[in-house]
Amino acid sequence: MKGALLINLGSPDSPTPKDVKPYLDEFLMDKYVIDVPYLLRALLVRGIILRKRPEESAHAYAKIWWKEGSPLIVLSERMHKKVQPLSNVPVALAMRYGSMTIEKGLQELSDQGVTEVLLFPLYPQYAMASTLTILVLAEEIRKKKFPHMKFSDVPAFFNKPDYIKNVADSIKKHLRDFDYDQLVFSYHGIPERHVRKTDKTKSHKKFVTNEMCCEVGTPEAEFCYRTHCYETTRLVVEQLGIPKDKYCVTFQSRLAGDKWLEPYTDVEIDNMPKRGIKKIAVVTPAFVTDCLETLEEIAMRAKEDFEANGGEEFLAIPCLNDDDEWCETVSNWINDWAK
Ligand SMILES: C=CC1=C(C)c2cc3[nH]c(cc4nc(cc5[nH]c(cc1n2)c(C)c5CCC(=O)O)C(CCC(=O)O)=C4C)c(C)c3C=C
Ligand SMILES: [Fe+2]
Ligand SMILES: [Fe+2]
Repeated sequence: MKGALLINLGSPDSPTPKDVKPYLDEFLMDKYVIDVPYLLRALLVRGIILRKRPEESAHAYAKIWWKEGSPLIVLSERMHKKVQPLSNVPVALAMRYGSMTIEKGLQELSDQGVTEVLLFPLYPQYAMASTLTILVLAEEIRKKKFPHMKFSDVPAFFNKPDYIKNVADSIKKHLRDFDYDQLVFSYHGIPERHVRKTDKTKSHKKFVTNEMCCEVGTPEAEFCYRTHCYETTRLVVEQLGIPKDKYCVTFQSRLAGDKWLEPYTDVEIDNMPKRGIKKIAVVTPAFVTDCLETLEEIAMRAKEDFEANGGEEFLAIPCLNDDDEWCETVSNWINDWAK
C-alpha cells in the first residue's frame, strides 16, 4: 500500500532553555546545517553557540508560543488534518528535529500497512540544510528499521504552478487593503558555501546581488537554493503584475561567521525609511508554515526596527499554513503520485 509522510523542520518541546538546548544541539550538529568536520562542529556548536543561544532562543520562542504549543507544530498539524481526508492514501506528519521524529512517522504508516512512501519535505526551495538532510536521514532510518519500504520524494516545488498560485492568491488577499511602497520577499538565508556545495557542475563562483546566479532548467540550477528563491519571486510577481520597483528579494536568519546569501533582510528593511520607503509588506515563501523566523524575526523584530528607523506601516503576510487551497494542492500532489 502507498502512503505519504509530510516532513517539516520541528521545534523544541517548550520555550525553555532546558528544551531548546537539546533541540538546537540536534539541529546545529547536523552536518548538512553546519557543514564542517565533526570536531570543529562540536567545538563551534557545543563550545561556543550553545553557551548562550538556548537562553536567547528560548526567550524568542516564549514570545510566539501558543497555548497549544509551537506555532510551527500546531499549524503543521492543522494542515495535516485537512490534507488527510482529501488524500486517497494514509498521510502522516513528522519533523526533521525534535520529538515528532521521521522514525515515528514511518512507523505510523507502516502500522497502517504502507510499504511505498512518498517523502514530502515541506520546503519549496531545495537546500542541503532543509530538503537533503531529510532525505538522507529518512534513507538511514529505512535501511535500519524499515528495509521492506520503498521511498519516492517530492522534489523542490519552488516553480510549481499550483504553489505559485497559492502564494500569489494569499499575497493578493492580504494586500487588498494595504497600500505598500515595497513588497519584500524574505527567504531563509544559507551560507553561500552551501549553494556551491550542492552545485554538481561547480560553476557557482561569484554572486551578483539581485541577479539570478543560474538559469532554471540548467544542471547548475537543479539544486541552487538562491535561484529557486529568485524564480519563486519572479513567477509570483509576474502572476500579480507587480512592477520591478515595487518588490525586492532578501535573505534572513543568518548566523555569525560565514558569508550568507545577500542582501540581508534586516539591513535592507532598516534602510528603507531613509530611501523614502515607509510602508512595506513582507512575505516569506521559503516557509510554508509560520514559525519563529516569521513570527518573531519578521512580524516582531523587523517591524520594530523598521518603525524605529522611521517606517510607518509594516505588514507581515502569513505563510500558507492550513490555507484550504494549499491543502488541496498538497493532497492533489499526493493523489497524483498514488494513482
Ligand atoms: C547554520 C545554520 C542554519 C541554516 C543553514 C539554516 C537553514 C534553514 N533553516 C530553515 C528553516 C527554519 N529554521 C528555523 C530556525 C532556526 N534556523 C537556524 C539555523 C540555520 N538554519 C537556527 C539556529 C534556528 C533556531 C532558532 C534560533 O535559535 O534562531 C525555523 C523555525 C523553527 C521553529 O521552531 O519555529 C525554520 C522553519 C530552512 C528552510 C533552511 C534552509 C533553506
Ligand atoms: Fe533555519
Ligand atoms: Fe545558482
